Amino acid sequence: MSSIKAVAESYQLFNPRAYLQNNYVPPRADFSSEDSVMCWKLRRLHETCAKGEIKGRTLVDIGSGPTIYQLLSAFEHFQEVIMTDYLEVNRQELKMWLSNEPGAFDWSPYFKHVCKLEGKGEPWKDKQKRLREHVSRVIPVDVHQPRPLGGELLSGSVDCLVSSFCLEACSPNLEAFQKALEHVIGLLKPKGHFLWIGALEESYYLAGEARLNVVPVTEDIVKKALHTAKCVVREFSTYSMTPSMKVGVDDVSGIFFVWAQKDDPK
Ligand SMILES: Nc1ncnc2c1ncn2[C@@H]1O[C@@H](CSCCNC[C@@H]2Cc3ccc([N+](=O)[O-])cc3CN2)[C@@H](O)[C@H]1O
Repeated sequence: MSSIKAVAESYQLFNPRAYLQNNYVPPRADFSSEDSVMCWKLRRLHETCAKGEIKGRTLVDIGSGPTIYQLLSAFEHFQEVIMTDYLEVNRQELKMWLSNEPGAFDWSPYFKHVCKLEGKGEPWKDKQKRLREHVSRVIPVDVHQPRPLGGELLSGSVDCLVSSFCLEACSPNLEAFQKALEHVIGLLKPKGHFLWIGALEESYYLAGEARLNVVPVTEDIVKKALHTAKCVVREFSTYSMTPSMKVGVDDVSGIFFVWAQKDDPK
């Protein structure tokens, strides 16, 4: 029975570069094919944020990993974006990109694709510059702590949370997964928004030398977890991995996308 401590130890071998190569270059990030899982994720985020309901002062990305794609639509509607990850190596990877250092991962195909989705003819470099200006902090997070960001932010002070592929990938079992979700939701204001992307029925994934265990979750488990965490689901959609998306780096069978709002106890 793996514990939270065992999960933390397994992450010491996590290699951000290998992880990026496994998931964020073709075929999983193939912008020439509308069926690619990345096109689906970016379209879901674009269409949900384009409705105009998700806006406010502070957006926090929980478990950013070494990636920024998850913010490309949502960040425009907030004054401040805070990125977070458990591992220093991932926070370093993010800071490299944010300060445009040589050797940082090239997210330009993602900016080009989202600018195309937005259809405003905006030069992608303008959007890239704006995202870099919006991200105020890259800080540690531990979703297994009742206050995942420590003292960095007051509980109940965040307008919107984004989280992609984090909770299921660092929880040893469903009880820890549920608690982690409730810790994260505790950061949100009442009626605050939660944009959540995750893996369905995944039990492991590879990131270089690291082989990380994942707690397999289904659509029903995710919906029940949100209800228990006192969130109202506004949108729930799923993507089934096509054979070309199964590249041997994990056993994920599908992806879920959720737009949820935290209940207002009043
Ligand atoms: N205690 C903790 N609190 C918060 N974050 C923590 C904690 N421990 C580790 N972390 C943090 O959580 C991690 C987040 S990356 C997790 C990756 N999830 C699995 C991977 C993702 C993926 C991506 C794309 C596609 N696709 O088809 O396109 C499929 C899949 C399925 N496999 C990592 O950043 C770690 O640093």
